[in-house]
Amino acid sequence: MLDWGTVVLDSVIWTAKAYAITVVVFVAVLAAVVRFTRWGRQWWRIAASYFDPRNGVGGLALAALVLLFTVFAVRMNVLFSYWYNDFYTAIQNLDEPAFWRFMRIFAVLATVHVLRALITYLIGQTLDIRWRTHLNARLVDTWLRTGSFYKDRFVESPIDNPDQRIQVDVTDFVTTTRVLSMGAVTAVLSIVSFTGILWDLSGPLTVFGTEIPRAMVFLVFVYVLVTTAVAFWIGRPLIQLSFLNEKLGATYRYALVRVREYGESIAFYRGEGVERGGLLSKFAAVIRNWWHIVFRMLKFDGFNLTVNQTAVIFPFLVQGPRLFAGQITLGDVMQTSNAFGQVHDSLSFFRESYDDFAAFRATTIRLNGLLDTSRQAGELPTLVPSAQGDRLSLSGLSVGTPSGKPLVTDLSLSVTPGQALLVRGPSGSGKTTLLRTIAGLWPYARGGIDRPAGDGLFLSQNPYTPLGTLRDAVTYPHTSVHDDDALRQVLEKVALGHLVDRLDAESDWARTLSPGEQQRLGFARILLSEPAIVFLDEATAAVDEGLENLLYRTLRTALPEAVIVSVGHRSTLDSFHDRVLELQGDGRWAITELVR
Ligand SMILES: Nc1ncnc2c1ncn2[C@@H]1O[C@H](COP(=O)(O)OP(=O)(O)OP(=O)(O)O)[C@@H](O)[C@H]1O
Repeated sequence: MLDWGTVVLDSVIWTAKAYAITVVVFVAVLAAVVRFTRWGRQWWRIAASYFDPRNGVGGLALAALVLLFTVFAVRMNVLFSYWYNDFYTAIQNLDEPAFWRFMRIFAVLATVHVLRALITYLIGQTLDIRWRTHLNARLVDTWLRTGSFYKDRFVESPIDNPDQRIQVDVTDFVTTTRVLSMGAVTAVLSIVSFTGILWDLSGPLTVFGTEIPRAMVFLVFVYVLVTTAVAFWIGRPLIQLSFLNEKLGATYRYALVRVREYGESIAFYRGEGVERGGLLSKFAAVIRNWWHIVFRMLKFDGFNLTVNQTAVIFPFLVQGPRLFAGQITLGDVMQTSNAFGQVHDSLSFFRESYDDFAAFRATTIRLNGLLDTSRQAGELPTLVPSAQGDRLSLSGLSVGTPSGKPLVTDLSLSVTPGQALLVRGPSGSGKTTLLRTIAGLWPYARGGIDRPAGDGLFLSQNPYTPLGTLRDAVTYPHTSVHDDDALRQVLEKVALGHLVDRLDAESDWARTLSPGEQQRLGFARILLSEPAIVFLDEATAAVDEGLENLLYRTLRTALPEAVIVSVGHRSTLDSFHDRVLELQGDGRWAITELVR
């Protein structure tokens, strides 16, 4: 029985004690899971950084608060359960003053309950949002800093869809960690608290001539443990199915994105038919897997629903005879039903969370994959060019493909400020790869590279145009503010005068501008950022020879001291360069002086 006169103080003491024990047990279980299970280790690898006190105690403090409110919620449930007993007993006794007293008590309980629920929600969301922000920043940073965003193609098993892992999985990881862990805490605390209540309420039961003391308690445990074991067995394949579901869905989405990105090329090829076939077959794979999930869920949910329905009448069946024999009150029966429900639901938590847990494991595996790839990409040997002097010097440089085919062997040369080198050779001979190596992006190279100190700028045939305004596109990758006059002047110089009034227009410029205009935009970028070395990889292939002439001349006039390395096939380029490096295949090369 509960003394409603001292309930506040009793509840504070109860919550404090339960909280202390919960914290100790929670930390111990967490440590054991992390130490002894594979998924625990994978989880910790992702989760640990947010709770590291060196990154601030905010994470730990929020988690401690969430845990406190979880414990308090169980206390509230216990109070409601006693209220049920006393309230129904008052009704059975036709005790009107007691009836009204318990109505008043209920009003207080309900108010506290509502406030507790709202505060719990707020704290839970605050934890989620802060953790998510931290994790997102960490993954984006790792992905970019290790160079994984472009080097992942070189690692042993490249991952699919890193974008989805960062955007969707981070949110799922954070929310599911909180919901599942606090669900487990609630379940265990409720099992302990309500088993005590059931123990006091239950009597012996005779089954097949044997008397079972405290039957209610044993029956609920046997019932739920057996059903949980069966549910785990039925639900097991869901882990793999849910992993596949995410993977296939992301692959389908990526295929759709590609059609959008390359829409014009596909339309020129009249490739709709092929694309449609490809898209539908990817979607069919999603649906096939989804049917597997549906049939598995039918078994899983069918079993869970049956188990839950049976549990509704279970306590009445057992306690009914004792009520009619006058051994217990109506309040006792109602509290039994309530406590049985609590123990049953809590024990069932582990069974019913199985599919959430399955999805959670898949999320954890995917995020670990992202970290693994980033680590492997970061560990790839990269020839880091030293950027000290004023010239580009290559000494004994050898470059190959990932499969070991030589592209350039033992190349030594020097390009001094104001000089320009033209790289030529058949398609696939390694021209772009040589530029990649000099930029420090290619892992399969050895030798020495010295490049001029200061910025370098690389322009490919399709210069990258970021999302945003034209101003962002011209100044990329520098966000420093240039005044409008300077921007207008460089646009005029590269024959983009018709765009000067649209500097602040937001557009997908990569689609709006023609390839030739995008190449000129690239030159505008060079003029603004004034790099010490410029790499031009067929950077004028989409403009006519007259414009090419204009762009190279403007570049030379504006940056007379810059080192220029170009790749290109046109003979008209010769007049802007001092030497030609000819890549002849199988690593062979030759250097010829040009007469300007
Ligand atoms: N990420 C990669 N993985 C494996 N092989 C690659 C990769 N990138 C380039 N290669 C190979 O390296 C070789 C050189 O490629 P590269 O792009 O440097 O040639 P290129 O001379 O610039 O050709 P093009 O004139 O056609 O642009 C090619 O055989 C290409 O298939």
